[in-house]
Amino acid sequence: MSQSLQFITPSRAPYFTLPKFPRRSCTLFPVINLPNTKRSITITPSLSSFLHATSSRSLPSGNSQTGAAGVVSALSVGATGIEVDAVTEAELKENGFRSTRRTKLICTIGPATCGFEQLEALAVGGMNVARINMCHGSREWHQTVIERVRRLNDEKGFAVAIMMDTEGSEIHMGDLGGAASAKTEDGEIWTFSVRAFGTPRPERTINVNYDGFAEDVKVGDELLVDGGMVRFEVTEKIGPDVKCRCTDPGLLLPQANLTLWRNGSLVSERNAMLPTISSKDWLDIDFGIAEGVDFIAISFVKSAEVINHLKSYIAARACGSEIAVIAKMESVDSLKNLEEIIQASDGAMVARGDLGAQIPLEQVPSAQQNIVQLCRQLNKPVIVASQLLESMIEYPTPTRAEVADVSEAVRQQADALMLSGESAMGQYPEKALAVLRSVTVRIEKWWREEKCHEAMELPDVGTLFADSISEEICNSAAKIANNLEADALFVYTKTGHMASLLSQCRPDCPIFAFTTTTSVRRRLNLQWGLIPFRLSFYDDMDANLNKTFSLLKARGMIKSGDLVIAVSDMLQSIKVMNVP
Ligand SMILES: Nc1ncnc2c1ncn2[C@@H]1O[C@H](COP(=O)(O)OP(=O)(O)OP(=O)(O)O)[C@@H](O)[C@H]1O
Ligand SMILES: CC(=O)C(=O)O
Ligand SMILES: [K+]
Ligand SMILES: [Mg+2]
Repeated sequence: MSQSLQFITPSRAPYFTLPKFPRRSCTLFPVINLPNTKRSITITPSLSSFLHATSSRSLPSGNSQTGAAGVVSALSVGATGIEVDAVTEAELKENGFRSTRRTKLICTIGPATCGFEQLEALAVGGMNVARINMCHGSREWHQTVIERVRRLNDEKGFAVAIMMDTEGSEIHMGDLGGAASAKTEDGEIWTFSVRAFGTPRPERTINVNYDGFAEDVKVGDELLVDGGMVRFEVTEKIGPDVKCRCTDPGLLLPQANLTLWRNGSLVSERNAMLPTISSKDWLDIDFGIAEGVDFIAISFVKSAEVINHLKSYIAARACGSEIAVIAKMESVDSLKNLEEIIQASDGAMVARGDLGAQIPLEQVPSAQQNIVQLCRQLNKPVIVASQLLESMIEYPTPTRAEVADVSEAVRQQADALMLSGESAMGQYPEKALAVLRSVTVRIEKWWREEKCHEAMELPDVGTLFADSISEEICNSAAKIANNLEADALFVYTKTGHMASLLSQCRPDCPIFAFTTTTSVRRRLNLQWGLIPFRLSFYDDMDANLNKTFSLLKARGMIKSGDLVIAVSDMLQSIKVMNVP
């Protein structure tokens, strides 16, 4: 009960293109329910000619690969044979394939969520990636968090990945002498200075981390704290002290970013002089490499050069373990060099907090849409971050506008959404995650229903022959899955590349990604629609499928008759089959 397409490419095979499938239609691939409830596929002329065109390149053994059955990868995957986290398993059993969440969720870990039980609650609540922000807390503090997440993964079977976010070398305030925040009132005069104030900190004083601050500012400049959450006007300079009058009152938080505006535009000359990765950042990066984090997010990226530099640094230092580099788009320069930066990176983040301080706020939504679209085109995972549920730092329910903002990011099919203050220091971190999860699942379902009669938009295939084969296979597999209303796509992938190509197609069904290493499994946790499993492989596709089916059936995660489309990066083939 299976059909397979194989792409055998002898060294000098002529390039072939797959026929473009016509728009989705119920009659193209009729699905007939047989008495035994299994489904069979009637091959239409277009599919059969497609099969014919490709089967002429098949091995004589036809559609069953006579590979080295029995050759198992050296990795052992524990007594159960397959690793998947308890939450995904429960979700699959309870709601079936269709309602699994496709958009991934990232939580910034801070004082509100750093305990083991709190981290576990977030993992149970759907956290795919834990972010630690090196702007705040000591390395020891972060190390403890990493250790706890690891323990959670080991003991409870989660695959929560860790993202380390660098501080970057923009100017920011110092801490507030131990206070969690400081309130400013309209018209108050505050002093910003490079002086390190002792404790207790004199009233209305703020330390600034940048030595040239007093030289750079001019009377009349506007000083924005945290992207405009609080605003001041510079009124007087006295030596190293800069006196400012509060024009938009609010709450100052430790280490908050500072930006200067003059005559309506950002003063950015100074930023251009600063390195993207500061000396402190390099030490943090060494720490991240030593700790084996999965992602390093680089703040205030200006060009592709710094990403390339960091990637070769990691390659030389990380001894084979791969760390993905995420470029944070949060400056004017990052928008100018968008395409080259994304191309050089392993993913991008729309860091709307600082971005909104560097470009007019009303330009943030279109920048977000551009970045998300470009990342999708270039097949790089993209994260939408900051203020998604900002009011939930203080209140147990989000505003309608926040729910609409989350919905928009889900509708744009960003790979992941990120909580910042909501989970780091808010009063309702678990509730914020629950809101993110329920809104996400609801909007995804609605959007699938809305789009179900539209033609599937598939990614362009690259110009490199070697790459284009996998891309064509994944495009076809995704299209077949949508047309046949398959229950799931299965992908067997050692590096994760083929899984990301399927994710890029944003198919209607979830993608079960089987991989041999825990690190790839964790990294895939950032990508849209992927449910990553760890499994040891045979070289033989049928053996892998049979093994997977029996393991997943035994755990109640799939059942006989489910329609599965399977691809693999070891064999260039697509298999269409019902679970026996
Ligand atoms: N490790 C930590 N220790 C203490 N407070 C933290 C920590 N991580 C985050 N926070 C608090 O949560 C807030 C929001 O976190 P977030 O990571 O968004 O930081 P941010 O200061 O806005 O910087 P960024 O632009 O890098 O996001 C911070 O301003 C800080 O008050
Ligand atoms: C996430 C982040 O760095 C920002 O929004 O500025
Ligand atoms: K940061
Ligand atoms: Mg930022």
